[in-house]
Amino acid sequence: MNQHITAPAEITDSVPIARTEDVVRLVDLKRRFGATAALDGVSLTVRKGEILGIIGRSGAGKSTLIRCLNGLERPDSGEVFIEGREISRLGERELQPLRRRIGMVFQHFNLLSAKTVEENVALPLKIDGRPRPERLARAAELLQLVGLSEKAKAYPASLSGGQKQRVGIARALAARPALLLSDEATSALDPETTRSILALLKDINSRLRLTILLITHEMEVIRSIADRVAVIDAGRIVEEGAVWQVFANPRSEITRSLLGGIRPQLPPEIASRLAAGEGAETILRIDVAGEAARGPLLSDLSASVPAPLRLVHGGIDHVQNQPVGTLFLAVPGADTGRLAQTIAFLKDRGARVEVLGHVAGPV
Ligand SMILES: Nc1ncnc2c1ncn2[C@@H]1O[C@H](COP(=O)(O)OP(=O)(O)OP(=O)(O)O)[C@@H](O)[C@H]1O
Repeated sequence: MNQHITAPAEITDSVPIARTEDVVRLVDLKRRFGATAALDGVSLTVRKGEILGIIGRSGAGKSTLIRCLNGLERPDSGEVFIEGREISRLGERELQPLRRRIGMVFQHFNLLSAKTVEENVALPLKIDGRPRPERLARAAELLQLVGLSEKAKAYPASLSGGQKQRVGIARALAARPALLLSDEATSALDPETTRSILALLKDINSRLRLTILLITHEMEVIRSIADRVAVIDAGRIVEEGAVWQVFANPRSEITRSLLGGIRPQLPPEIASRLAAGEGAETILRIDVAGEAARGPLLSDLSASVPAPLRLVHGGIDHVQNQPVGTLFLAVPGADTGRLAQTIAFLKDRGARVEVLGHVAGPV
């Protein structure tokens, strides 16, 4: 007997399909406050087990996005899926259990000063009505995870900023959330403490395969631990991709400006001497990443273009174990043929090349 097989309904991008590997899925989220579009059509997914960083300047829409995620704000339109469930139109009662699926870590820790460290960590479980022995056992387990077992009976006032944030992270994990939402968690900490908190988040991510959404205005935070980054500006996602690729090739002006401090720049003493037209040397900016940065680029270049090319600044860095670098090269003379040859060679090797200008004498 012939079996009749019905073709599945066509799946298109406009139909939000909640896949189980997506912990969060935002579809065309819009929220206005008067004339301001705080969110202007944001679509985004946070996949299970990844660390996604959302970066934007003040007023870009980050807080509104978080508030839509945990149901504190209703979008004007669009959908918010948490573990496949659309939450943007749910009432308070239905939202409560879903909010517990998101553990929050805050910039200013938000610990209760009258409660001990272990009581703070166990608080989400107390709210959940879990019995005291279970709460204490879970708090002990989490304090060990964040390296603060000996502080269980201490009060927050006796802790350093970094220790307070460790307690904040332990508390956020108490109810075994599907997502850890870190809202500027390191913005109030000094650089060394920031590094140790970021290392802790990365460790928790790999050990527990915990999904993390990092909200920040600092690229250094993204660079340290995120897998993917989404750049938000004026309520829109203007750029999104693997962190090393966005670092290597930022496409939007806002991303370039957010990267400003950590992208290599031409030293001011050379930059101040740059002029248009012709000069003794032409200064090139060369951006290379991935495969292009692995080979013997400079020695191949000098073998191919016979000219005393000089490296004046720059180097190769590593982001997500990928080489990402910027080199500033001086090409001598007004011989445009040699310059064109150099640029063509580098582009052919997958580098991005920009002529920054000329200098009258050697730099
Ligand atoms: N309740 C509100 N009423 C009026 N305007 C608001 C409200 N909430 C946010 N906005 C506006 O929406 C835009 C986005 O604000 P939002 O707080 O989401 O940005 P942000 O990226 O979190 O900024 P910050 O990093 O400074 O907290 C801003 O222009 C802000 O002034």
